Amino acid sequence: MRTLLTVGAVIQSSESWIDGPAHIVIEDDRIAALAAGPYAGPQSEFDLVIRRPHALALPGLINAHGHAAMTLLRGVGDDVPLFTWLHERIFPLEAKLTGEAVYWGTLLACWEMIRSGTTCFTDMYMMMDHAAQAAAESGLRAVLSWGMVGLDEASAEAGIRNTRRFAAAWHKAADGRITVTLGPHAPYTCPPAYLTRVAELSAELGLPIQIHLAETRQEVADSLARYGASPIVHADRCGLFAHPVLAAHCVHVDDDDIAILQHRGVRVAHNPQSNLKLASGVAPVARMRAAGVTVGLGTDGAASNNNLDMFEEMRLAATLHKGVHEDAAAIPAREAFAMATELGARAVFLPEGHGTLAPGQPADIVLLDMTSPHFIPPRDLLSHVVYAAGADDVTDVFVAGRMLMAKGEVLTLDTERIRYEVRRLVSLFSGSS
Ligand SMILES: CSC[C@H]1O[C@@H](n2cnc3c(O)ncnc32)[C@H](O)[C@@H]1O
Ligand SMILES: [Zn+2]
Repeated sequence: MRTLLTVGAVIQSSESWIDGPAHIVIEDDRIAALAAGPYAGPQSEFDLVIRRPHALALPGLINAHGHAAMTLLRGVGDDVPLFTWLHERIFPLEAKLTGEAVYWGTLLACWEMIRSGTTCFTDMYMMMDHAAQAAAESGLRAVLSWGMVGLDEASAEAGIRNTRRFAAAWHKAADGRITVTLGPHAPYTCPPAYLTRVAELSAELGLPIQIHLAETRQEVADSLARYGASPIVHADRCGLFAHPVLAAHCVHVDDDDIAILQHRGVRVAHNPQSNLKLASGVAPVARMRAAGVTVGLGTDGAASNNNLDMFEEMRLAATLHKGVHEDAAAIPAREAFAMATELGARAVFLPEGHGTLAPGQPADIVLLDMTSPHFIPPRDLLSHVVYAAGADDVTDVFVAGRMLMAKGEVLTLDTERIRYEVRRLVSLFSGSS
């Protein structure tokens, strides 16, 4: 299928853009051509011609860390720290979740992410066949892990068994939009020998790993007391970093930890809003980036944010570290934009070039309406995207060349059915709606 998309401007990557009218030729799932000015040839050769003269095209945003079906738990456990939140508020409700709930909760997350310009997300949760089915139906790109907890024999074996089966069923499914990674939850729920088994499984299946690491001071203190090592050093000693790893958070890491992350090629997902809301702290992203660590951006789940808005994460990434370091040059707009696009793509193990708009790259494209007052004057469009724009500016979304949203209407989901089913399910397992 050949689509011609004409727009008012394009941000191709954090380093290249077209400040005026341009055209994008999409052939099936890829960008075939992208250039300034109108398309010179006959428009009759296209199956679909989409004209958005006041739109800014940019690469789809990549949510590098989350738990999609936690949309069902939005508002649960506000204003308490991580361990209280997890053990007293979240885990008891998660024990009541069903596959059906994970399906509809994930669809709700997909709706929210499409609406706000996310084209690829990661997920680490339970009953993941239902999450994968929802992701496939939504049309989004997804990097999915079956969450693994190894605190007892039954749970540990189930995590290995479920991961094997899930990888066989879903890796490269949905025309390759879905990929699978291993999902050991965290060092405090996965004993050392289990983390080593996960590392061995990663080697056997040829699949990367995503894990929560060094999120709180308490986690680090406990790791030092129990293993005589920081969570980063401990994960390395267990063999995890001999394989591709995406580490979520890395809030409390020292320079030795950062050197290990860089040397081992560990990717990091920075979740500024979740880290602030759970009072975990602020990750030393400027130091990690200066050391050459690949850092993407994530929202974490909707119960520790409480939305899935990557524009907010970009704005936080570009301002929070300036304030913490009292350095206006810390995490400049281009860096924050790269973290939400091309660096995010690298962080979640997508092929080189994903997260940019260029011929040959996947047609994962988001359009923003530039008629809003906060786009005026059109001085520096990337600056406006990071410091002024928001999810409400998103009008159209393409993933792999397919329109998922057109002029604000989501095309792949029955949003009213999602609204109804989520209300029904939430009333069942939490007695509220
Ligand atoms: C084993 S499935 C994933 C598991 O992770 C929990 N979770 C959600 N957010 C966080 C976070 O920020 N740190 C640690 N664990 C988190 C989620 O509730 C699931 O139980
Ligand atoms: Zn998380």
